[in-house]
Amino acid sequence: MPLQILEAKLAAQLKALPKDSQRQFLSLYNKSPGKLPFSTIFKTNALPCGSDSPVGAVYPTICLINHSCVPNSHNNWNDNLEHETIHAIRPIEAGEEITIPYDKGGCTCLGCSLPPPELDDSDARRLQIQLLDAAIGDPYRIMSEPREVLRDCYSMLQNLNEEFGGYIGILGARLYYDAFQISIAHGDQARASVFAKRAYESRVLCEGEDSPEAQRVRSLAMKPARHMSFELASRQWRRSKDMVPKSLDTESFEKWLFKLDLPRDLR
Ligand SMILES: C[S@@+](CC[C@H](N)C(=O)[O-])C[C@H]1O[C@@H](n2cnc3c(N)ncnc32)[C@H](O)[C@@H]1O
Repeated sequence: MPLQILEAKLAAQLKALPKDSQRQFLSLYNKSPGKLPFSTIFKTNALPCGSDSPVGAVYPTICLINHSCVPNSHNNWNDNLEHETIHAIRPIEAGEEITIPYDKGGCTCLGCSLPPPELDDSDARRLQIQLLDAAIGDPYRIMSEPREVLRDCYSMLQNLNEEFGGYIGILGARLYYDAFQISIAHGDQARASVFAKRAYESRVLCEGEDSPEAQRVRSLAMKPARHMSFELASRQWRRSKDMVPKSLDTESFEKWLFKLDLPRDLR
């Protein structure tokens, strides 16, 4: 929308608000002050109401939160509550700044202010994460080489853990959901159920128990075969939900889960 039109719309909406709400809006940071103050305040602060939504909203407190490439919190539009939520995704010290991710980097945040060798390592990991993400989302590979895609999921998880100090956040939730989809498309309800449970736990951390997506993934963890792509690609990994091995140590369980170098009877 052209800024002039946005300016006029915002002016009309602001006029209808109580005086203290108008003052709150006008006190928000404006990174491009000039002749169109309402629209530039809006552009500096608005968060989308949902990931693909063309609608944005501003908030008196959430809009005070700065960006970080290594954030300690997560923001999410909750469609049921019809509100933006903020959840801590790692322990936050008293007095420590709350941060969420919304910029592209090249700023003054913790991640961008690392010394050069560490910054190079971080950049390389982020590139690797991007490449793996694209490779994991390739539907042709999911059909024809699912084992390799599951291996990519494992590599992505290692990169996320390293980059975010073990707090894999929403990227972790998405990754576990990808692994769920690969498993269920080939009929493996056991792995699918474990992956969906992990996706649920990561979602709850980022978005809260009342997140609609967290609840959706929770029900898939209980009944994975209800997913629309159950056995859509093949039945070659066919396994019922109760066939999760019970006596493996952590390392062997991860190897089983991601199908890494396993003896044939455990695959
Ligand atoms: C929603 S406001 C954040 C709150 C604002 N910093 C304030 O003082 O109220 C977004 C703007 O804050 C600034 N900002 C946010 N995170 C930043 C960071 N990590 N380093 C530098 N500026 C940042 C940028 O100008 C950005 O467009």
